[in-house]
Amino acid sequence: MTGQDNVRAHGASAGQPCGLRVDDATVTYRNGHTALRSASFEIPAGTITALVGVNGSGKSTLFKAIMGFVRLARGRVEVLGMPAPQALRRRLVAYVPQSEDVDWNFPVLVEDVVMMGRYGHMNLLRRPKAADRQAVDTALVRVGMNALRTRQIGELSGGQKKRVFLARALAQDARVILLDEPFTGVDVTTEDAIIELLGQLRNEGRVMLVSTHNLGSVPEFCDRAVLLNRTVLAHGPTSQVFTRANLQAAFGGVLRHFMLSETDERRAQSVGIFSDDERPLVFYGETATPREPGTHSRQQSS
Ligand SMILES: Nc1ncnc2c1ncn2[C@@H]1O[C@H](COP(=O)(O)OP(=O)(O)OP(=O)(O)O)[C@@H](O)[C@H]1O
Repeated sequence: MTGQDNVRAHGASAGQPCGLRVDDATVTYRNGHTALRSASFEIPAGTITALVGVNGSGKSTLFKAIMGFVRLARGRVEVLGMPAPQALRRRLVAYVPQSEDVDWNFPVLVEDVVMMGRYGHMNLLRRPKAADRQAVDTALVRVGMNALRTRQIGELSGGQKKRVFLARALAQDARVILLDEPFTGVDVTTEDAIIELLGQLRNEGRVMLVSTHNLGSVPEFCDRAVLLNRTVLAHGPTSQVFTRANLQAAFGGVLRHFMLSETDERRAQSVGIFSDDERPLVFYGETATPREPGTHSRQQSS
């Protein structure tokens, strides 16, 4: 292996193995619409990365391409240094879908949904062993859903359903977890619980790619960000990607952007508030400011 190959296999960041590498990914749907064109980025393991962009910018398409649900017309995806299909066969990747993508009328218990995460660890008869039951128990406790384990999945609230799907990913012991808008329709307490859990998973060396419209939460819990608009506009550490110029390029007229005059002389600079639907992002000068711990500032819909 050459020095360059070594960097490719183990990621660009010194000391951190490459978690996910998307190279020149292009997806064209059957109706001829190219939802993603030449998208390229890479993220190291042990990180949480935000995937941010307007409605229709290709976030779900990117997830589906990584999962092999839609075909790449061009390009490739590598997971943990191996081609994505190999990583998928080894059940190293889990997808936590948007609520709308799931048929909630399907009669299945919460604990059965989480057990589905164990299928790849079982033989063809799919008879759970003690280790499988243990993994399900642990996952349900970690997401705070153990008390509701014998409920029908369709009887849960939106936030509870999301936690069940996250538990399924944990039971699977996925090293790479793709979360499609995990905070939509979720109260702030649940959002904080999910963020706390994602932090623990990062410390275990896993890779999380999280699509979200909560711009204000991104600097708070995401190490990195990928800005998408049918291709990758910017990617890298959040502090470098979340600039006014990049956000304006990604969101254009869609983003609500307010400039406030600052009366406090200590902050005699412009204050900008960027909002894409949910929790707003506040800029003092050119710096995005994470929310202070314990404070919540969800924007009311206008
Ligand atoms: N099965 C499909 N066939 C044709 N076009 C599709 C299909 N699925 C998505 N698209 C189109 O591809 C584009 C990207 O859709 P995608 O769902 O990836 O966007 P998104 O960024 O996840 O949006 P949102 O923020 O609304 O969830 C959109 O223009 C959408 O209409």
